[in-house]
Amino acid sequence: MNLPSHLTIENSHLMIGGCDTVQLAFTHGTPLYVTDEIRIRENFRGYLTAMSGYYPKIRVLYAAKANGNLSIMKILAQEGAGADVFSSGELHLALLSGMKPEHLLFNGSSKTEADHRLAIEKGVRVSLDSLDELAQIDRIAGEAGKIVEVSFRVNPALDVPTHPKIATGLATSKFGIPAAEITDAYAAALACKHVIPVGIHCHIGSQILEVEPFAKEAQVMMEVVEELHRMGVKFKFVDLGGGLGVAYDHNGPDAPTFSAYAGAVMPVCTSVLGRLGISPEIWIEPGRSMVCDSTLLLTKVNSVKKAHKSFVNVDAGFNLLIRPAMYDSYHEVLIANRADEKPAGTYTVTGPICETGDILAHDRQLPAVMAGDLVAVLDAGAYGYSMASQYNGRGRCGEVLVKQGKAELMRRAETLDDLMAALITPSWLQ
Ligand SMILES: Cc1ncc(COP(=O)(O)O)c(C=O)c1O
Ligand SMILES: N[C@@H](CCCC[NH3+])C(=O)O
Repeated sequence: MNLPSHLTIENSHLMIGGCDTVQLAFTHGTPLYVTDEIRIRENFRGYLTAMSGYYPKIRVLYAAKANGNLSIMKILAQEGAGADVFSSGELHLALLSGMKPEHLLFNGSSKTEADHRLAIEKGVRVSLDSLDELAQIDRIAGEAGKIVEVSFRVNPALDVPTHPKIATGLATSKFGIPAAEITDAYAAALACKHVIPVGIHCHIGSQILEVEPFAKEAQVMMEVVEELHRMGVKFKFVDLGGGLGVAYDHNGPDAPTFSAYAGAVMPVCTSVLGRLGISPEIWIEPGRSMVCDSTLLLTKVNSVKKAHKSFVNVDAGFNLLIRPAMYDSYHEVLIANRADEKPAGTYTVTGPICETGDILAHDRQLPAVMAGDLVAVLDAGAYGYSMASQYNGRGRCGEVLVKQGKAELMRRAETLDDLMAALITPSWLQ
């Protein structure tokens, strides 16, 4: 199996960022998410360098939904990233991490008045998804005596090669305003007293492993930009949305490189912007490709059972990593304490949740697995912890950050008290 450079094998143990996973599991307990800081920095710089080769005004806005740990946000803030935030909670995290308000975009198709108020109060631009949102934010900005800079999210009606649940730019998707109606939306915004349209936003979907759909998206956006420019919109940013997919199968083809992405989208943008004589910032909002490969989920084998199949019952399930259950997605698994042993059988790795679908990995070739072994689930950094729940009365696990042989907690595991913390007993039950 091909391993990225931050994952190595020493004395049969899987290492991450120079730290022994077996030692990490012993020190911090399992289940445990472990993230390599250097890898995140490399991914960020990969995008920035590749895109800056074509155009000077590039900004990478990390999609906070992929992994909203404050330490990860801080790493990216240090690198100069902004963020795509999709809730007041994510906005709060991004500001707390040190990201500048002008480097954030508040996205969402169903934002509340409180969301809009917070964005206005903090000086954060907002991507609008309907004319109702426009009317609402104009009113709220007026009440606050402020002017708010906005974009609209355009729906490009593009079918993209990914799981249907995460394709977001289909004509039938709930997101965005159809390209054919976008000029009306901007005309309405130009007529507002407390709103200035300064950008445009689009996002076609996640886990896309080809660059052509992104080039098509850029094409649609540039056609819209040209039309809106002629209507009088003064663009400060063009936001191309999320980034590349990730090659979860380490024996399969690689994902496109950051250079391939930049090579596909940037010439489409620069040729039109150059012709129009305008130079807005170009933004992207990658989530998965920034953090996915930085992180392992370590989980202990509670028992092995030979039944219809050989089941490896581990202590992490879809409460901590829902992607396999939700999207039938594939993650590599390794026996971290015997990482260089040859496969000896076929195993299905199952979690502790009371649901048949709680399977992390189906029918994998692994060394002879025993109770007490440590399983590492690879590429768990994106939409892993951020989609975790307390289902079945299980607190979410801890998260450790590693950097060149150092390891420290960046989130502790939840306790039974945490599970009870928000509960209130109505008076008649006390
Ligand atoms: C609006 C928006 N921007 C950015 C992203 C990040 O996408 P990805 O993780 O595929 O880079 C998403 C998630 O799909 C999104 O909904
Ligand atoms: N949660 C999805 C990605 C959704 C991205 C948000 N629009 C996944 O794990 O693949």
